[in-house]
Amino acid sequence: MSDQSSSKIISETISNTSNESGNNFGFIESVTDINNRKDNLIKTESNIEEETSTFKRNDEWFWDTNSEQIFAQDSKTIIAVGHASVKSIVPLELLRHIYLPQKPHDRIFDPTTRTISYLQPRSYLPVNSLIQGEKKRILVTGGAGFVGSHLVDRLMLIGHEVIVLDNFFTGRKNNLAHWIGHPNFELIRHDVVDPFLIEVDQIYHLACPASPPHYQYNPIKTVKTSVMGTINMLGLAKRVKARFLLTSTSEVYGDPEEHPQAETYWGHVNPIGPRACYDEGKRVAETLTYAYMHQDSVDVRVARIFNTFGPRMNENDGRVVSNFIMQALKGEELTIYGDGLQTRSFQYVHDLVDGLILLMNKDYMEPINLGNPDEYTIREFAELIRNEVNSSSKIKTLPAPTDDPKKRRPDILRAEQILGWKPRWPVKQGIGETVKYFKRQMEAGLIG
Ligand SMILES: O=c1ccn([C@@H]2O[C@H](COP(=O)(O)OP(=O)(O)O[C@H]3OC[C@@H](O)[C@H](O)[C@H]3O)[C@@H](O)[C@H]2O)c(=O)[nH]1
Repeated sequence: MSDQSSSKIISETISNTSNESGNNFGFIESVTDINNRKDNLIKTESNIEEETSTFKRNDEWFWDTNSEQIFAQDSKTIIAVGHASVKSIVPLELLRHIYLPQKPHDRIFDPTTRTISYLQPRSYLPVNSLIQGEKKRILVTGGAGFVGSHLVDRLMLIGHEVIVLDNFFTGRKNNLAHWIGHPNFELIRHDVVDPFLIEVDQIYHLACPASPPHYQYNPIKTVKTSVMGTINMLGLAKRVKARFLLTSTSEVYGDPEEHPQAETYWGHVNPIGPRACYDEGKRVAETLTYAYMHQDSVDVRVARIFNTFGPRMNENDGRVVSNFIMQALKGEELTIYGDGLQTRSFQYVHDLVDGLILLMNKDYMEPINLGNPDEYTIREFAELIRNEVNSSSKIKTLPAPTDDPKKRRPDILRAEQILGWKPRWPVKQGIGETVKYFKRQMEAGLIG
């Protein structure tokens, strides 16, 4: 996303208050500005029911009541994420300040010695002050991972108390460094395969490696994580009467014979193939979730997540988005597996987080697909990435992985009808933001 006038004020405030040594003195002033802006956005949204016109407009932004979207003046640039019904609206600049800083807030990288000096955090982003009853204790398993850390950011900003469990196999402490020490936040190194007891109101159960090379690296461990991890978390939910949300996957549909895939489709999975540890693991996780619901009245939610991308993806993750972006940035060949005619539909991470929070707070127990139906062949997708990175990288063809699904696109009617959710981020805009993220990570010496 290009720098827009609407967000410039905030960006400038932020960059002006960071001094040369990279520490964050004066940061409080800038975030107060951001918070005021957030209040304005939320206030405007609650007033909007009384408005007869479709758009609420001021000098910097306007609110489109039809799409429930807040845009910049150009009517296209997204400047806020979230939904009023669950109080999750946050100005995009606030989130970008965390994952896309001009300079990292908490460290100085010295390119000569290639050392990093970590700074003592002095202040945190402002979180809402929720009244008793509104403020929940929320457990996020896998909260240090790519999706988990974005979810944690949003839950923290909403004002909840958040406890993260992560074994750091694919998760990273750095993804959450900006919350460590905050009174509402706790980070615990723990593997969900082992039982864990805590008093909480809600559990978002994300813990599991999600990229094919990672989950196939140790397939027995992947099955253990899905099965024993889910039993442990459902057992906890039962014991403390917490609401439990399972992050399942589009991989439960396998190599689908139905297209697009609706939640009613039972799937087409090879139970003994290399992907089975993840696909069947998640299918059993769903089975367990509904067994605990029927047998023990656990209050459950199931999200089936389709291909998702965004900042904080692991650069070596092995999935197509991070592979292509990193290859294009380094001028290396883009690796297409197979003929490249297989399709995927890619959603930007902020949309997914919106969907997860809406689902957790809705009274609906059947599985719900969360994905962007915008479908690309992998070859088309390689082209899109090359254009976005402005790269002249060539394409290299490698053998197709066993059981690689030939097509995938979510049917999201249920999410639209039940949650009032649909993706807001065009794929190109999300890719632009992700490319920026990887570039900044490279410049900061954090990835090579
Ligand atoms: O470098 C690459 C990487 C991947 N690919 C292809 O791109 C497509 C997408 O591959 P990815 O590894 O990104 O993701 P997959 O769709 O195979 O699996 C994903 O599905 C949904 C999620 O639950 C998980 O994140 C993940 O398992 C596949 O067809 C793959 O073969 C390439 O052509 N080149």
